[in-house]
Amino acid sequence: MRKGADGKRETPMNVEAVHLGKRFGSRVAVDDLSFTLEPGSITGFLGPNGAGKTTTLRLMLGLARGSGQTLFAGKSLSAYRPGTPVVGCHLQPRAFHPKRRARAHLDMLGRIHSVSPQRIDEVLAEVGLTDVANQRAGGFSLGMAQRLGLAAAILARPPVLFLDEPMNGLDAHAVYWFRTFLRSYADQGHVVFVSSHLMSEMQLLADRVIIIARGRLVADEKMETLLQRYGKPEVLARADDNGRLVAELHRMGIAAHLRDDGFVVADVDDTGIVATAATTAAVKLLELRQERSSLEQVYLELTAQSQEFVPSRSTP
Ligand SMILES: Nc1ncnc2c1ncn2[C@@H]1O[C@H](COP(=O)(O)OP(=O)(O)OP(=O)(O)O)[C@@H](O)[C@H]1O
Repeated sequence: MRKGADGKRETPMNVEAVHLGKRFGSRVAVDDLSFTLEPGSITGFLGPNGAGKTTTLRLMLGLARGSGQTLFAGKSLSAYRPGTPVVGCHLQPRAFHPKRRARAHLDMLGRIHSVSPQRIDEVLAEVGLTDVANQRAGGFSLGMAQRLGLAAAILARPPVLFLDEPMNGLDAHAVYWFRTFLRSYADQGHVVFVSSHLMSEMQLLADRVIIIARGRLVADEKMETLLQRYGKPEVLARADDNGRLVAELHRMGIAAHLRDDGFVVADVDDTGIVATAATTAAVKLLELRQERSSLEQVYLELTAQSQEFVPSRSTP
């Protein structure tokens, strides 16, 4: 159970997007999208460039007009009293006046929700900006700007957080910090909804995944279920004679190939089959393990037909 901005305990909030739709002229940007976001979990929002992620977030926040509705604990945002902290968002990395100091930026936003000066200090410390709080935000690096955007989003401790590509351009330390921070925010019973193109990061971060392409829902699953359902199991092996191992696997009727990194990849889910092939071929195994396709491979397959922008010819 989480605490609200006033310190009272509140019940967790879920978010339902119901038949969302949006057109720009004849172009359908969001096409009848429905999904639910659960409290206490991080949902990754994925899709190729132009798939409609930002438009969907804007529709859900009431920043764009379209069809359908979004319910926060069963009510539309407009049904809450003005100033109620329902959803915090960070949609653009530099959504501040460049001449305004970081603390002044948060102070201005804090007035909407009657946030105390102590809370502003607390948030600055939480996102690691205390030392630069009196510097003009225009001089901030991308990483600092992303932290300030996050600070603004969590200022009133909203039960729901929407973040549009918050980890773009961040170095490894900052990405790790963001991941840890978002995990702890979700663990407090909050909804965290994050769009990103960073697949390996999403695989580490998200509990659930919503994938859209050309405005339509492609997948809406728990990360684990998605990888189980669409990810192929395969066995990776390295032997003292990879060529002979591949030849033996082929003789056994098993699809196998030698990868650039020196591993034999066999389309089976049992390491024992590859071990048997190695014994028969009289080759020594140096490594043997089972793997499942990564989120990146699953995503590429699921969205292969739906890229908006495809290079007209392959580059060398
Ligand atoms: N203001 C606008 N006017 C016209 N078309 C728009 C507008 N905003 C978005 N679109 C179009 O709507 C579609 C969805 O765009 P959107 O920015 O939501 O995609 P996205 O998934 O966030 O893309 P990216 O990953 O590249 O940020 C695209 O075809 C885009 O060109």
